[in-house]
Amino acid sequence: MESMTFVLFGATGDLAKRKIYPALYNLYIDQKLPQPISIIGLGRGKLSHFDFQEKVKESILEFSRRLEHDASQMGEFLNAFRFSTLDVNKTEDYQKLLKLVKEREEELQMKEHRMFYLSVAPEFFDIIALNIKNSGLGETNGWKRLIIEKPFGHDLQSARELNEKLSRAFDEDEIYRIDHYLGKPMVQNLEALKFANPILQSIWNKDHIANVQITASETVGVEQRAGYYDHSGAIRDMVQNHMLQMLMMTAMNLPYKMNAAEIRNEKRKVMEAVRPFIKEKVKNHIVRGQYASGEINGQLVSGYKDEPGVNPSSQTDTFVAARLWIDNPLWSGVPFYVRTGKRMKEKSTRIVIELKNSLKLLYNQDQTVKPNLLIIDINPDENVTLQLNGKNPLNGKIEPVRINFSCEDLNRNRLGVPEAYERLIFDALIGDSTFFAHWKEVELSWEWVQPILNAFEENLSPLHEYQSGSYGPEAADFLLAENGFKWWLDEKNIEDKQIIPQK
Ligand SMILES: NC(=O)C1=CN([C@@H]2O[C@H](COP(=O)(O)OP(=O)(O)OC[C@H]3O[C@@H](n4cnc5c(N)ncnc54)[C@H](OP(=O)(O)O)[C@@H]3O)[C@@H](O)[C@H]2O)C=CC1
Ligand SMILES: O=C1O[C@H](COP(=O)(O)O)[C@@H](O)[C@H](O)[C@H]1O
Repeated sequence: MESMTFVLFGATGDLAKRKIYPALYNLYIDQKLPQPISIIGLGRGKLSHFDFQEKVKESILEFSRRLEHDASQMGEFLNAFRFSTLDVNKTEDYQKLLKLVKEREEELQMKEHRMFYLSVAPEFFDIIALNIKNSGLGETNGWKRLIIEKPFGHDLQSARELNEKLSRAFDEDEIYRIDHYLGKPMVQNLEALKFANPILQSIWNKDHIANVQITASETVGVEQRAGYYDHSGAIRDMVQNHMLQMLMMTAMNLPYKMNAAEIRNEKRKVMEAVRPFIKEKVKNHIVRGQYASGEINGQLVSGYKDEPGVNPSSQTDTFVAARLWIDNPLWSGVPFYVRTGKRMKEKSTRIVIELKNSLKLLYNQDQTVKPNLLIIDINPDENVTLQLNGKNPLNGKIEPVRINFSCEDLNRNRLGVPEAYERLIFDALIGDSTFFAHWKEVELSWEWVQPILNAFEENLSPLHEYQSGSYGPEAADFLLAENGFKWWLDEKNIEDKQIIPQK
């Protein structure tokens, strides 16, 4: 791997502390960090290089999954770090930064390969990109890359404006837009699951699949992030990015070649085929909700409007369920349901694929035979489970049997499995953009979401209250019931929890 300078804007922030430093350290331990590497952290305060290195060390000791904190290795790792004071608006600070970058490149005899990671508030993304260009930091005799955090825009127009500004300083193939769901092992595994298994590949279409359900439920509430969340809601925070990315990964066709360009091309085609809504029709296909008080894991929790920092008359959505149609030859007529919410019954990210039963009339006259389900648990469990039917020898009845062919070996050895940020940072270091969001995917996602934002803003869609600790408002159940379906694996719908692990 090529040596490089890694410039981190927002080096004193929460994300850097909890995710980025531990990820860099884990990569270092796994010998996946280039050597030498120059890492330069930025923030407005005055920190000596030593003080900064101590902060990095503290965050690793607190958040790294690796147990190896061998003093000599840690020392060598920390030695790569330097700090430079920088206010994003002060052009002279970029000149100081450039000087330090060059000094280190000379000292370490490195080519001018420069990675810029923007772990700062989104309102700074454009000004930083502009200053990277104007200061000369972006003029290199090697490559330059930009890693950018979410959110990418607040709506379609602001996303387009941001992209236009970024593109003045960076080409599309130099921009790595992070969506941490794309770094999750089971999301990355979807591709292999579908395309490396002919048995699944042959059923992955409208002829065999009745519906697809993608859920990301959380038990946490808004936490300390009301300032951001109350202007964002679940639709911007989760649906526009993570949920639609999971939809694209699930529904994309077999790419012509397994490379970043082809995979992203197939994902783009999915989004192009998703049927758009006009805002007046949003209420027929989208359910929005907001959590009221309730109980989670035996603890009483307050409703969203009573959370610190939330406007007491807030109409912000903390839950969204949507029914989408993908109008292409592979999926026409198959509803895709996505659902996400805070303060729900369980923390779980899961894709459930319900199969059609063409022999229903022969075997299912009394409607008791359950459909085959393919259940892909993404987080916190990482499992693949197939629900089939078999005849119970005791009573002769057809009953569901679940076969779990999970990633047990991976789970048993969690220490060895890289986390999302580790995978994504590594991919950016080696220039692999497969699991980053391309601008076209982001733009198409905003295009689909925009009428929903408009409908919410104009109150054209009811805001349903749901009890904390539930599976969301009942209206989300009706969305499926209209098509003769139900959310699988919600507690009220589980009739058979038997899991047979494959040894
Ligand atoms: N935290 C998380 O879990 C997640 C965060 N994100 C995204 O990551 C980004 C960073 O989030 P997070 O770390 O939580 O934010 P924090 O508020 O914790 O940190 C913000 C950082 O920006 C720096 N900063 C603020 N103002 C300026 C300025 N004028 N000039 C230079 N630096 C400045 C701060 O440094 P200082 O005060 O020292 O100047 C600090 O290092 C955001 O885009 C967020 O949406 C995405 C997913 C999860
Ligand atoms: O991006 C975000 O994701 C988290 C959920 O991530 P997960 O990996 O724990 O599933 C969510 O809590 C947060 O609101 C959102 O900004």
